[in-house]
Amino acid sequence: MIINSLMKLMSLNNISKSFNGKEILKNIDLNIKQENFISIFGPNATGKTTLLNIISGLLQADNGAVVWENEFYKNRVSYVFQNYRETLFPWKRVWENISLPLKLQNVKSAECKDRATDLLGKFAINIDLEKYPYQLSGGQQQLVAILRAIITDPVLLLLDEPFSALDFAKKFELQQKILEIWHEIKATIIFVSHDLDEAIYLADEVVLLGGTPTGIISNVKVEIDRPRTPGDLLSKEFVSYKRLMLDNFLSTQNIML
Ligand SMILES: Nc1ncnc2c1ncn2[C@@H]1O[C@H](COP(=O)(O)OP(=O)(O)OP(=O)(O)O)[C@@H](O)[C@H]1O
Repeated sequence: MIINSLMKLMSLNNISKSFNGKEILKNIDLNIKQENFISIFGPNATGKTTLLNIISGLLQADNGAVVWENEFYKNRVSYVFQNYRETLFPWKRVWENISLPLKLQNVKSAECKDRATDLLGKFAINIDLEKYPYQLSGGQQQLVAILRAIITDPVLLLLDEPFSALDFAKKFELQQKILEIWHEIKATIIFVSHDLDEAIYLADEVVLLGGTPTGIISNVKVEIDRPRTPGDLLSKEFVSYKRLMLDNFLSTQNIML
């Protein structure tokens, strides 16, 4: 089954952004649908994080507009930054880190702890809630950052290269977990990745960024059935998506497959 809501969440209309006189993003147009999983793939320094910063409202575009279908959605965005380790509070326990957004809404500590416990239970995540971040593995820290982002029921979850520092097995485990979380929370996910297999495997749509300044090279809908399993990585269908995207990408570098 392909989960693919037709309802629009937001759009990027002709977004451009420069830093110190150098144009990084140029004329980015993108329609984002509700409950879609969108991967953004592109080389280093193409402006992927800049794009997430603009979508989240942390950064203003120089030109163009971020248009939300409903103003209410704008305040329901959660963002897991690339440097997730630095965003966990070392002096707070796991449950306090996960429930921090609730604490900031003046939810009482006992309820914060209950909600964090429920969230771990719901996704069968085995992390000791009483531990501090430094006592966790990288993968566990990343999960804590993701759980903190979803505890407020976002409509849009921005994930900036969340698994890039993990080994193959852990990365694979967390990819399955993020699909499970996405399926359950029914939010839109925009997922930045440097890994083309990962970008295709997870997504309904892969947005390929490239060029100087950066534009959208292609926007490919991935219609591989869900739920997806590791075997999909070897399927003819998967390989043909990969070939198409590699072709698109390498043609911008004047390299032929
Ligand atoms: N606040 C800023 N001030 C000046 N330059 C910036 C700023 N933010 C980003 N840049 C520059 O814009 C370019 C794009 O940066 P960005 O972090 O968005 O790229 P990226 O595609 O996410 O990179 P990576 O894949 O390495 O994470 C880089 O050259 C970066 O140095």
